[in-house]
Amino acid sequence: MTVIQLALDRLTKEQCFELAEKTSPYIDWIEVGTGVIKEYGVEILREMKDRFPDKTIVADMKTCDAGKHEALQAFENGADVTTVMGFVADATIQDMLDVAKAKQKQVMIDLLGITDSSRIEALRNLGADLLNIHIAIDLQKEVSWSGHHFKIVKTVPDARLAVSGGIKLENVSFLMKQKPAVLIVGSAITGAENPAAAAKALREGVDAFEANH
Ligand SMILES: O=C([C@H](O)CO)[C@H](O)[C@H](O)COP(=O)(O)O
Repeated sequence: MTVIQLALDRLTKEQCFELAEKTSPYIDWIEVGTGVIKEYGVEILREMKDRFPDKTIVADMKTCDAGKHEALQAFENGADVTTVMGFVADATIQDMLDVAKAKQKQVMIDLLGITDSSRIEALRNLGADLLNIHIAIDLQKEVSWSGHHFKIVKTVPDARLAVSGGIKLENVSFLMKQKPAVLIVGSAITGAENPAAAAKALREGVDAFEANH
């Protein structure tokens, strides 16, 4: 079953809570975006977990170094999942995976900038199992989803995939065919005139695909 992760980016704290509240019936995981964490500090993770104890809270830390410290910062402040960039030193990723294992939490590896499947295999060998295929927000005007994005993960069929970047109702069906564990959606919900209706439509799209395949 694919979970929908609501990505809260470039928003005030008040907007984050309001959007999470409105869309809560239709989403499974709540991501506190990198910029939001930078603006308000990791304490916002705790506030989000306290307000939504039944949701999986994702801290989009996008860690590049000091893996142990940043994983602890995220997990000890209420996050269930934290993110690390896949191109960083193996030691950083290993430290984060170790902390996550000890605390029974998860690490999502952000594959931004990775084009080589040998790096994906190396990540898998480190023990990474949740890999996020990601189209950067700054590239979304020129790049759209295609089968090309999934080629690098072909050699790790047992990994769980997350997909993110410009996901909207129109490309849900194509992305669902790639069997993602996590569908990460930000602007298509948070920037919609009616965020609850947008989240509901996405949920229905995911559910309908699953019912028919
Ligand atoms: O990770 C993200 C991006 O790097 C900005 O921080 C977003 O959460 C992700 O791209 C999902 O957002 P949308 O592209 O707006 O759906």
